Parts: sequence; C-alpha cells; structure tokens
Amino acid sequence: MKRRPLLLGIISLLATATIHAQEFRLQPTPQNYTVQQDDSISIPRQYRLMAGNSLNNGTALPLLRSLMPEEAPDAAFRIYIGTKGDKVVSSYRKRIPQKSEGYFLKIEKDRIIIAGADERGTYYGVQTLAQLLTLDKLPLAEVADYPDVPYRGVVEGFYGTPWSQEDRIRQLDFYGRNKMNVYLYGPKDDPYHSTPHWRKPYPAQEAERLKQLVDRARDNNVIFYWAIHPGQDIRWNEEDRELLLQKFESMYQLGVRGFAVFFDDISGEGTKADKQAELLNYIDNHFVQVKKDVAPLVMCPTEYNKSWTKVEGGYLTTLGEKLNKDIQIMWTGNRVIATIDRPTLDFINPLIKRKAYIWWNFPVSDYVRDHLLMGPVYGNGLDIEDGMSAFVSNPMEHAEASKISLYSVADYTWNMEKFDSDTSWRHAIKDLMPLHAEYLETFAAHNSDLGKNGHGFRREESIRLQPALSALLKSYLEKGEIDETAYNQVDEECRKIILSADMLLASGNENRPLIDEIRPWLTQFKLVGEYGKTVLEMMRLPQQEEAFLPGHAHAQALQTLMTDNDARYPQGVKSGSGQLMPTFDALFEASTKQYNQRFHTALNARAVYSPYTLESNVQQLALLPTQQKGKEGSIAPSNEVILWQAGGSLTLSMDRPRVLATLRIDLGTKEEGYTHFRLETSLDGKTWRNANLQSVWKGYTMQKADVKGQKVLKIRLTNTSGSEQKVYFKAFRLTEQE
Ligand SMILES: OCC1=N[C@H]2[C@@H](O1)O[C@H](CO)[C@@H](O)[C@@H]2O
Repeated sequence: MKRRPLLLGIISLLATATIHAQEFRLQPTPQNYTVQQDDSISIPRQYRLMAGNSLNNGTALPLLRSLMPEEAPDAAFRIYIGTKGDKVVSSYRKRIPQKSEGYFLKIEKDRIIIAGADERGTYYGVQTLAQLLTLDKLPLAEVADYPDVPYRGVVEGFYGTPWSQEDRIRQLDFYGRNKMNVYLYGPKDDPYHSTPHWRKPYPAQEAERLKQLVDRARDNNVIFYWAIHPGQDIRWNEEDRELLLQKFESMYQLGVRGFAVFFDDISGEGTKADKQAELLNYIDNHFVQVKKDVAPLVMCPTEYNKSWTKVEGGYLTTLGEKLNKDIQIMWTGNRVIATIDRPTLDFINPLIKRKAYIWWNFPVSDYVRDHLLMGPVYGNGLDIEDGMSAFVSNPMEHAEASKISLYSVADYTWNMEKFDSDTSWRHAIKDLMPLHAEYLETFAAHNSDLGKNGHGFRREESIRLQPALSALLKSYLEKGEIDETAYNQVDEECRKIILSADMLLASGNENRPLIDEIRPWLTQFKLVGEYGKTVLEMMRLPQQEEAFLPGHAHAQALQTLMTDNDARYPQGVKSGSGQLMPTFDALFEASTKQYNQRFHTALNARAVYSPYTLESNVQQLALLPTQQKGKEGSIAPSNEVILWQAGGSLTLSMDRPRVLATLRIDLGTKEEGYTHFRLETSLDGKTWRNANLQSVWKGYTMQKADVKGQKVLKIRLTNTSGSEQKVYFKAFRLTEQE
C-alpha cells in the first residue's frame, strides 16, 4: 500500500521531534533560562530586522541571516539585535548581564530581542537562538546568560599526528556552536611550531591553510592563538629574539590575533626562568602592546605541574615576579595529567601572582595511544571558576572522538555550578551522532579508561555494568557457581556490544570522520563482545569433556585476534581494557582451570600475559606499560623530560630466558649522552655482563646494543654518570630471534 511508508515516515518524524523536545537542553547550560510553559509561537517565515550599527563587521548578523533567511521590511514580526549602547536595544539595556560575553535573549509573540554585553555576547545570543530554532515551535523564552570562565576552549598541544585541515575547520565550527572562544594552535609535531623550523616562516601552502583557519575562527568568534615552542634550541640573544618576533609578525599578517610561547618538555638553556621572562616581556612590550588588537600573551612554563616544581628553586616565583601582569601562565595541575580543584589553584596562583591559565591534559591520549578516552568529563571542582583565567583542553589526535569531552568542557567552563557530568556526556554523544546515539553511548561507556600508564591517571569504565561483572566473577571464583541474574545482564551487554559495533561501522554518512577515526577500536570492540559471549558459554561447560573444547579454542582465537590487531597502531588498540577484558580473562582462566582439574588436562589457562615486566626506581619510568606484538617487545615511550637520578636504573625482566635479535634505545640525546649510561644483560639476575651501545644514525641518535644471539633473562640500563641526567625516553625496543 503506497500510503503506509508515508504514514510511517510522519509517525517517526513526530516521534523524533517529540523525543527531541523532551530531551532538549540548551548547550552550554545557560545561567538563567525561563520558558512560558503553556505558550509558544511558530517560527516566523519573514521578519523585519532592526540591527545595531556595532554589528556591521561582526559575525552575529551573518549567523542570524543564515538561520532566518526571509528578511522583509514590511513583515509584522521583528528581530531587534544589538550590543549594549546600540539604540535598537536601548530599552533592554538593564536586562543585559554586566559580564564579558553576556547576552539577553527574549522571544515574544511578535518579536525576538538579542542584546549582547559585547559583540561576542551578541553572537552567543544568536547561537542560543539557533538551538531553539531546532524545536518545531519557538518557546516564549527569556535567557540572561554569560560565561563563568573568561577563556574557554582547546589547545591542540599533543604529540602524534596533528589534526588535518578538515578536522580543524569542523572543530572551529564546533567551538562557535558551543561558545568556546579560544583555540591554541601548538601541535608538537609541527616543525614550524617547534624545533627545528620555529625560526622560519611557513611555506606558502601551509601559510594559506593557516589563514583559512584564522578566517574560520573569526567566523565562529574564536580567538585563534598561534603558539611557538622554541625552548629546545633557543639562544638568549638578539638574533633569536628578532627571529621570533618576525615569525609572530608573519603570523599577524595571516590574521592571527592571539600568541603563545610554550616552554614545556624541554631541557637545557631554554629552561631558565629569568631568560624566559625577559623574552616574554620584550614580546609583550614590543609586539602585543604595540599592536593593540592582540589578545593577552600566553606562556606555558617548563615547570607546568606541581610534581615537577621545586618551589625553592624559584622558577615559578621568578616568573610570578618578573612577567608583565597581563601575560597568562598555563598550568596542568598537581601532575602532568590531573583534575583541577581548589587546592591545585591555592598552590599555584600565589606563586605566579595571577590566576592560572589551566591547560587540562584530557582527553589527550598521546601517552596511551592504544586507548580512546570517550568517557564523561568529571573530577574537576565545581566551585573554582573564580580561580582561573582560562580552562583549555588538550584533546586526542582523534578530533571527532575528542568532541565528547570537548562538549562537556564547554558546558563545564560556561556554567560550572550547574555542570552535570553524566547528563552532559549523554548529550555530547547525541550531538555527535543523533541517529546512532544509543550505540555510540554503549561504545563510549566501555572505552573510557586508559589502562596502566606512566602518569598513573585512570578513569571509570563500564560503570553501569560493573556490579554485574563483579557479582558474576565473585560467585564463580569463590563458589564455582553462576549468578544467573548477573550472567544474563553481562550476556545481554555482550549482545549490545556486538550490535553497537556493527551499527556504528555501518552507520554510513552520519559522522563518517568519527567512524574513520575509531574504526580500529570498533573492530576490537566487537571482538571483546564475542569474547565475552564465548567465555560466558565456557562457564557453563567445564564439566563436559567434549563440549568445553570448541569454546576454549574459540576464546584463544579471539585473544589472538585482539592482540595482533591493526598494523597502523604499532602498540595495538585496546577496548574495554578497564573492566570487561579483565573480567572476561579471569573467567576464561577460572573455567579452564576447573576443566583441567576435572579432566587432568593442561589446556592453556592463561588469557594474556606480557612476557616482559618493568621495574625502575626512576619515578617517571616506573609506571610505563610494556607491550608485546609477535617477536617485538617494547616499553611504552614517554613524551616528557625524564629526570634520571644518579644510580637510577630500569630493568626489563623476561618470564623465561629468551634469545635476543636486536635492542634499540633512544634517549633523545646526542652521542655523548649515552656515555652516562651502562647497559647490562643477565641470564640469572645475579651475574651481569656489559652490552656496549653503538650509535645508529637515523637522522637522530639511536643506540643499538650488540646483543644478537644472546640468551637473556634481564636487561638493565643504569645512569652511571654520578649526576642526574635529563633525557627523553623515546624508544626501548627489542626483537627476539625466531
Ligand atoms: O604544557 C603541558 C604539557 N605539555 C605536554 C604535556 O603537558 O603532556 C601532554 C600529555 O602527554 C602532552 O600532550 C603535552 O604536549
């Protein structure tokens, strides 16, 4: 029957609209928002625009016109839009919040009023109207709104593949919609941002692409900051100072109106506080203050977190005392990766004599590249807006996937008291994939913890399923019994996991960039679901000699598939590593052990293990995870400067003696740097023999140890120089002989 699809279509549209209306929330949560419940108006097709002159070359009007195309001078319905001081909104002047970027928005029967405290506030009023226009009828609403934190946004400051041009364009539009007003461009692996080419202007093509971004940022009322990272090889002389200013000038010519200097993750000459302060004040006095249309200068200190600060050393107090007062100083918190609370701010603000410009290292994943961080934003204080000048998030190299967190960071920094982590997280997911939200939520819920890592930072995972997982495991391990309720919940979740992975992989064009980013993890997620189902079946069969075997074999096959996965990620991809995998592995081992005892067999009862374990008394190395892929074993690299104390050592132990083929070590230091270290191997952990290091020049110094054919149980690297060494820990990789 022809009519049925049409009828179904109308019903589903109404259903979606109703759900949308029920679930509707303004993002970020406004400070004040009232709606006349029993009344609304249909969206006017035509309107007469009454606009204040102050908006002429701003972006509020273009946005309004893009939302409401039918302007007609004789239309009955009117839209009054202006900034405080514009005559057109003078009668609403008292309703405008007296706050930077504040706005007043009112929808009445015959008019809409948008009045901003400043141009960006007016723009934000239009962004709020844009959200209300997605409803099928316009509520008679009144919004008096403003942000808690002055500067809110993103610092692209991670190691790894920088975002693409398309990524950044989409990001800037996202910041406009979510009222984020700052984007700091500082990808560590851009050679013109950092060593070696920070002194050189960008080649024409890159310059043109940056100009496109600067223009897009302006369209979205976002301040585009360009950051420079000169500290690794800067010389404190006039030449380098002028070269840096020339580079800033060339960026200014591209339209950049925000500048930053990052001194993080460096060692040597560039780390001196008084020299840094002298340079920054010079830039401030001779460039920022001279230009007059440039935002306050931002700097990232070398000691950018409390665990690396020696207050008595005077680095931070020197910056606090010497830096011009309007220069912003970034801070990541008590550790490199940390949530921000009142004690964090009470520590740093007095030292730097200004409010910290928070650089929040979440959801950045460059130190756990095998993981995605898709969980809720939580753990930051909700009463600390007055203690910071900014809060910017350092995201993952996966731009779209980072939006789940960024949506909530926008919500948190705009209206801290009203921030609700879980509500925000669920809406962030709907915003990213409205048509597949339930599947993306299932995926995100089980891909939020980052596993063991060098910073010791962890996140909750599989929160709703945790009680069932632990009940199932507890009853099975302690009593060999199956908790049927828990069993069914976990079984049902495995079904949802498999379904969600397939639905997202097949989701087509809804958000293809997102699926392209997370595809390796979706494939892995499906394997996790299948592994769970297989292990659950095994749990029922340890008393059946024949029936148990196929499940055991299948589980081992799935374990192999989950380990030797996507070649593009040398360290592999991990999914469900926080809760699901540890539970399924434990159940695999328990049921197999039960079977082996019952039938006196020796089926492999080990789910996964790394043949390598790491011990070290060097604090920044001690927690680094080890990885194994086939014949290659490695210790995860670190991005930061390692303070390796005299006599400090790192020992990699095997589960049994293994014959080595190669061992490569990269401490990011030059040739002579390796003379400060001794490399040894041992077959019994008692007697050690030297393995001398030979330099391998691969565009940078890498060390190759002549261990070919040696059977070893342990490898040890010790700082024998008698003093602390500051090195990087870029690679520690071995291969075993076939
Ligand atoms: O300035 C703050 C800072 N600089 C480094 C450090 O934090 O760790 C981040 C996470 O590994 C890394 O992405 C960033 O480039």
